[in-house]
Amino acid sequence: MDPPSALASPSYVKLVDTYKRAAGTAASVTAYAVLARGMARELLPHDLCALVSWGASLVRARLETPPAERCTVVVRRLEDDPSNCERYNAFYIDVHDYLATRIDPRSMRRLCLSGDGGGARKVVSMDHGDSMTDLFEGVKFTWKSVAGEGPDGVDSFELSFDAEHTDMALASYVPSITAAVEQARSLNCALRIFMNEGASWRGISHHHPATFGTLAMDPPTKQAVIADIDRFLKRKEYYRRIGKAWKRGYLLYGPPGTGKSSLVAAVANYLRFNLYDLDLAEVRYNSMLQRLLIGMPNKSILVIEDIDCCFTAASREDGKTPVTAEYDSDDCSNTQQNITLSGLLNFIDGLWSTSGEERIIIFTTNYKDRLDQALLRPGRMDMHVYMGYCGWEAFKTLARNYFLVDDHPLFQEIQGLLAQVEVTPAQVSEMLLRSEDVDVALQGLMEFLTTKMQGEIDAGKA
Ligand SMILES: Nc1ncnc2c1ncn2[C@@H]1O[C@H](COP(=O)(O)OP(=O)(O)OP(=O)(O)O)[C@@H](O)[C@H]1O
Repeated sequence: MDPPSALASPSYVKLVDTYKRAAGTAASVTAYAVLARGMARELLPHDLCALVSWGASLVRARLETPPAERCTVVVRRLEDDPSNCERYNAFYIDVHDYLATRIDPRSMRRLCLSGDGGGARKVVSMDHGDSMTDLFEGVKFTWKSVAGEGPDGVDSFELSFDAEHTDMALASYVPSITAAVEQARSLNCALRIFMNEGASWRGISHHHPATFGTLAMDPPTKQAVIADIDRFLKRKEYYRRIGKAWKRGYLLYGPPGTGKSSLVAAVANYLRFNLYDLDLAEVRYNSMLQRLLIGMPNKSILVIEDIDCCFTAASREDGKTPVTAEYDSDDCSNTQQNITLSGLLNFIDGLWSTSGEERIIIFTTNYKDRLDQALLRPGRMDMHVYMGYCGWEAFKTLARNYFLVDDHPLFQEIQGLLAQVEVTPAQVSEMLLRSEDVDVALQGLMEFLTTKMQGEIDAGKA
């Protein structure tokens, strides 16, 4: 509500401002009247009249709009021991960690500083009695840190907001806190790779440096994989609605050394999910397989490499019959097993699907044409990703990774050779690793490609 225009002259501006503030916040008409009397001395009579009626309308508006009702949610600390399920409130810790990421230290009178034991990471938080405001989807949420009273008092955080936002607070804001904290925690903790040992998993740290940035592959395929993963992550509600388990399967296929294992590592690093590398040669019975799969947590990746080598000829043919037989081929080592592909697939699609969520399954193979039809059936593996020979774009990624160069006088010649010769990214990487000098390394690669091309021409002639 603007003041009358006559009061906009510079000599009145300050008065009007004071008046506006007082009238806008006055709790009673009396306060307004006292103020008006004081101001009467300063104004011309007709301006005073205008000011008084404007002020009255401000007070009226104020009195007619009651302050929004507030709602308060209390998050108590309870016990520190997570094993005490009934008394441990994990959400209190979530709130503590979340607020540490939202706090503006300059706006606080007092701050608490704590370390994680290792000394490297310090957490800043509110002291008891202090409060801070967090903005979520345009709504203000106020947090207050409250000390427990007495020797057995329980510390708490109090969350207050306009009552009209209660649904949003409980259905969106509170879950967003847990999600944000979980994501931050997963970024801070080292990834692990688990391998099967009998019917249980043994884990070690996983520090594979591959990322989508370092992966040399056809750019549209890379983008398609990233987009697919991003879409999958966002679709929890969608999967629930259509009644499908929240899992996604990828089949990576292509010649050896084209980066299938590197892509698996890049996916794990991108998602910050632990890897469960299942060696089926170590799994004797379906029951053992089931125990292993059930032992996998949410937000994890199941990997089965060289899936074409994992099943006996007989079990691959009918997809069902459990057999104990030796299977030998040029590319796979002998395996002796009693589990079937259908046992694996049925379990992944059946019980396993309902016992967890947000899981990725990746099968790799060098020979897609040798795979059982049961595995290739539409809907079985959601995305088939071809990892091919090193093309020009993939080479540029490798050159950037190894030498931080985007251009070089030998690039044009190398581009021409790559169009004619089939080399894997692993072979190119190997050549680039041979020297720290970019000129020497690229010259070596060129000679390697030329020799290979000549060899292929000679072989064609023979
Ligand atoms: N696409 C790629 N991008 C970057 N580096 C790659 C790529 N492909 C291979 N390499 C390099 O070659 C090494 C071996 O590749 P990797 O094990 O990922 O290939 P693979 O396709 O899984 O091979 P295999 O089928 O024999 O298991 C990697 O550690 C990496 O250094």
